[in-house]
Amino acid sequence: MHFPENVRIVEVGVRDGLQNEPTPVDTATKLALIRKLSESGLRHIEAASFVSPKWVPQMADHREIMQALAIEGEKSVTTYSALTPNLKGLEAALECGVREVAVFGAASESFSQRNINCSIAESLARFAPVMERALEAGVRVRGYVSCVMGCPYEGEISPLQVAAVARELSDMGCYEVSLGDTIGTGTPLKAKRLLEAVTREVSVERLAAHFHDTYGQALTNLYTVMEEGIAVIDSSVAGLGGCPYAKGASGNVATEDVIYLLEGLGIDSGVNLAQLARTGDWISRQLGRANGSKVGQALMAKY
Ligand SMILES: CC(C)(COP(=O)([O-])OP(=O)([O-])OC[C@H]1O[C@@H](n2cnc3c(N)ncnc32)[C@H](O)[C@@H]1OP(=O)([O-])[O-])[C@@H](O)C(=O)NCCC(=O)NCCSC(=O)C[C@@](C)(O)CC(=O)[O-]
Repeated sequence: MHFPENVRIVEVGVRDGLQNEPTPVDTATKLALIRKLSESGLRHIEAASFVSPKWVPQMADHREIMQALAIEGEKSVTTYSALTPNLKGLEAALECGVREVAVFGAASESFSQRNINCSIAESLARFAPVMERALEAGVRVRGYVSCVMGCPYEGEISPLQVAAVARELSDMGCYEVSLGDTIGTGTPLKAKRLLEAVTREVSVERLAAHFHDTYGQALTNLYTVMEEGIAVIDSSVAGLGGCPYAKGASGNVATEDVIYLLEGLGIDSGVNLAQLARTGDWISRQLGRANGSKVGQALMAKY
């Protein structure tokens, strides 16, 4: 077994998590959460989404969030990134001083239509000028591919289709492509086959795993892909979230659960698990929802 020595966590709870909360979460609570996550040692936090507030009202305060974080400027040890689906979103994000953005595509035509109102080909054509403008402004761009192990509308998705979209994003200039198991239907065998196909097009060092835990398989799938060389994991504190365009999808794998797994494997992530567990407990209370992290629940029962 060959696991990576270090794993970088991309904390997506504030964006992927909160975008799906039924009740509005105020900007001050989001900023307090972001600070606590950063203090626990997380060094990459996806903090906002410059999408249409009509489509995703929970992300309507993207400007306030990113402006508040930009005040930290170059001194910040934490990267705060934001989703930008088009040039309009990117320009707004640049005005707020972002240093990193992400474009998000899908391996499923139906999901692409429901999520961003265009086909896969149209989305890639839209991302090209976003990429060009971002790189010109010295801003790094990450890419997402949704539905890599299943689609809520089409069911099975071919790993070859995922590989083709990942390759396009990578060739366009994304420094990293994150593979989203949007509805959490992946299993270890599917994850292995997925990576076999995708790594023929994009090297494993430039891939990240973004697994939702709807079917309780996310940790097992992460273990499998780490064996194949994946060293970047997207996760969500307290397992917050879901996707507004994937009915029934539960949150991302909980960051606390991932850190516990990594510690058990002797892999360094730089995150203080006890502090993170307190943050997961805090935000769950703020939202009046159950803590979606098993590790978080277990640790908080002891504290
Ligand atoms: C992409 C659009 C905007 C296209 O939406 P559209 O309707 O096709 O766009 P449009 O260009 O025709 O514009 C329509 C309206 O939206 C406005 N608009 C246009 N662009 C923006 C923008 N950037 N920011 C703010 N407003 C914008 C624009 O100004 C206009 O406003 P109106 O004239 O009607 O008042 C829309 O479909 C959208 O916002 N979708 C949101 C999708 C989303 O946020 N999904 C969740 C995130 S993806 C995800 O969770 C998956 C991931 C990444 O986590 C990985 C995984 O788990 O799989």
